[in-house]
Amino acid sequence: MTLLQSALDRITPVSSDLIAQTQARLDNKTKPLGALGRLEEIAARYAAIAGNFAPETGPKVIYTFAGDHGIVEEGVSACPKEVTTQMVFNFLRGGAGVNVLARHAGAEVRVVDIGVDHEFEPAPGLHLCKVARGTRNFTKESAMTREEAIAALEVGIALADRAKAEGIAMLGTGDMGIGNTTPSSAIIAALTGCPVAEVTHRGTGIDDAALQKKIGLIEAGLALHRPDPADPVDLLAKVGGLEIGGIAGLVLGAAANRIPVVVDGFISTAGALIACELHPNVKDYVFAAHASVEIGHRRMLQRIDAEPILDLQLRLGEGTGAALAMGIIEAAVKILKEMATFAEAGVTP
Ligand SMILES: Cc1cc2ncn([C@H]3O[C@H](COP(=O)(O)O)[C@@H](O)[C@H]3O)c2cc1C
Ligand SMILES: O=C(O)c1cccnc1
Repeated sequence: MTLLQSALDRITPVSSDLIAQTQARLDNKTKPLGALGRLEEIAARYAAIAGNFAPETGPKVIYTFAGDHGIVEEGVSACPKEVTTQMVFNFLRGGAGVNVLARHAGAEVRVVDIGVDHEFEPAPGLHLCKVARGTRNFTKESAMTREEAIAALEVGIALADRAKAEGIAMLGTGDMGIGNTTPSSAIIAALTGCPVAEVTHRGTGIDDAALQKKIGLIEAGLALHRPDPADPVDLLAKVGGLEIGGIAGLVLGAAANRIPVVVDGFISTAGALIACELHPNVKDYVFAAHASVEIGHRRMLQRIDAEPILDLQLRLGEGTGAALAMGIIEAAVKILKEMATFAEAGVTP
């Protein structure tokens, strides 16, 4: 059996009984019923995933998957392709946005080269898992073969399996890949059948003319390949990205290993979408970190029934929003673990 199939076979729903039992404990804390708002729902689901009323929230690891995109040669990004490689070195030196925010949150950043057009030397914090040196331009040919798409998914699944063996309590996703808002928009447009213009935005900051061109290129790619929305692997292969496949695999693997996974912004949610389309219970394990500025993000979140934790107008990716949301999730779990009950505090309910 393949790694993908065995991970799919291990995924079960998160127990609604356990969620209700945890909520009953929260209802006994010294506060008006429901007064801690969404922190309560976050804590209840987190505890139910962990199968423990006093769950661990650490160690926390953010996997930032990096890959290049053939479609960049069409001018879909405000930045050159080389930035993907340069940013990998920045991550490894600890200087990128995700490094700063992960340090603040007490999370470790691990970078995964799953598809960068550069040969990296081994380095601490870098996983060398290259499937290909970037995708192909999907306006001309399939971005990946089906085999490459499955290999990318299995990179993420294997990392989640290893994280479980290491005792990692909470996972986060991140992305780095110049051009990757384009495949992310293509994925949500193909899945929902909505107009491409409604889910395509400025990414790194393209102007109006480049945005119109980006929309036309996605429409052309979808018309050429006609990806099957009922076959998420086909969709990933035809118009996706290697890092999006890795993220999808990590999210799937997190669900298979019963680890809560904090999904970052637009690109990460495209990966989470692929995972959720592959198995209906994956979404039980997903915490949506934040609402991205990218206009297609809300539609992605609706598709997986996820409400974003934060809205800070972020549009960076890398795992920056995931790092920040991990702090909120940890705070929610501390309420469950540390806040006094009415009985303990001698407060009249
Ligand atoms: C310096 C720099 C650092 C980044 N970190 C994340 N992104 C983000 O921007 C890119 C997606 O936008 P588009 O589709 O328009 O290329 C991805 O690399 C994403 O991770 C960055 C972009 C830049 C320029
Ligand atoms: O929301 C994101 O993850 C995002 C948006 C724009 C560019 N890069 C990332």
